[in-house]
Amino acid sequence: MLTNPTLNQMQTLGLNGMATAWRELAEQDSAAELGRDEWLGLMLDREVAMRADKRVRNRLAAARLRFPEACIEDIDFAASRGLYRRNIMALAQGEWLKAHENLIVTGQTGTGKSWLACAIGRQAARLDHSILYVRAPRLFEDLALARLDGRFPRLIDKLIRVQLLILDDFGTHSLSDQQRFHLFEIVEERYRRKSTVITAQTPVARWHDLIADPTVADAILDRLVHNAHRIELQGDSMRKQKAAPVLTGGENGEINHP
Ligand SMILES: Nc1ncnc2c1ncn2[C@@H]1O[C@H](COP(=O)(O)OP(=O)(O)OP(=O)(O)O)[C@@H](O)[C@H]1O
Repeated sequence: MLTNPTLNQMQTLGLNGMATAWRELAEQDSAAELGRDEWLGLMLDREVAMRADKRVRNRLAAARLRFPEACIEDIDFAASRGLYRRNIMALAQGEWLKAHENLIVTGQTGTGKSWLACAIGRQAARLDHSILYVRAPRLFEDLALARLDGRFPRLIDKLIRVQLLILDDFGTHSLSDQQRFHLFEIVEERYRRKSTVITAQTPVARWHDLIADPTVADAILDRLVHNAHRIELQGDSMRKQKAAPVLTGGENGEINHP
């Protein structure tokens, strides 16, 4: 039988899951019938589960999602205007993340692009991927500032290294020379190594014009769009129907696989 000093040692070693499981087992009469291997197995199971939970919590805290409460279980497919459960569940499996593919979510204002991107980000965290959510206009400002105050290498490194980058509200304005350069830098470094989710009101067909310089636009879009799954949300703004929040949309009811 494990003694209190043993319990203390488990806690000292950070084996809190094992310690919790041991305490619970010790209080159950039926646990006395279990063998040593079973006790140890149950304690290890709890340790593994607690560590996995903690890792997801840490990943979500680092992600800084705009809608931290968003999750794929809350997508209302019944009232959908074309977003299919099958397609979202396929994304939820995470194969696209392992294949370092991208996801582009477009649609008019308020159709739920950011919310959906956050729900997908949360799912990626559950699958043990690191996530970072950034709004594109803010990111470009940060990068410009970081160039001046010496933070640039660290910031760009963070953007390149994270396993899933969510670039929200892309395409609100045409890109300047510097913004084009920064975007290319990020996209080039992440290409085939990491996944990116991009949300935009502007349809993909107009991104070339937004990036402005045709050669750089070709280079960026080649890396960003051609290996991207796509969702086009349709319908009225969710902000208008706050009383009945429902996720809407879908391009011809399907996600276009690359
Ligand atoms: N499935 C959902 N469940 C609950 N609330 C939602 C859902 N989708 C969107 N919303 C709510 O609708 C509002 C608009 O959503 P969101 O910001 O994601 O839209 P958007 O398409 O990104 O808009 P914009 O292009 O203007 O940034 C938010 O307040 C969000 O909380």
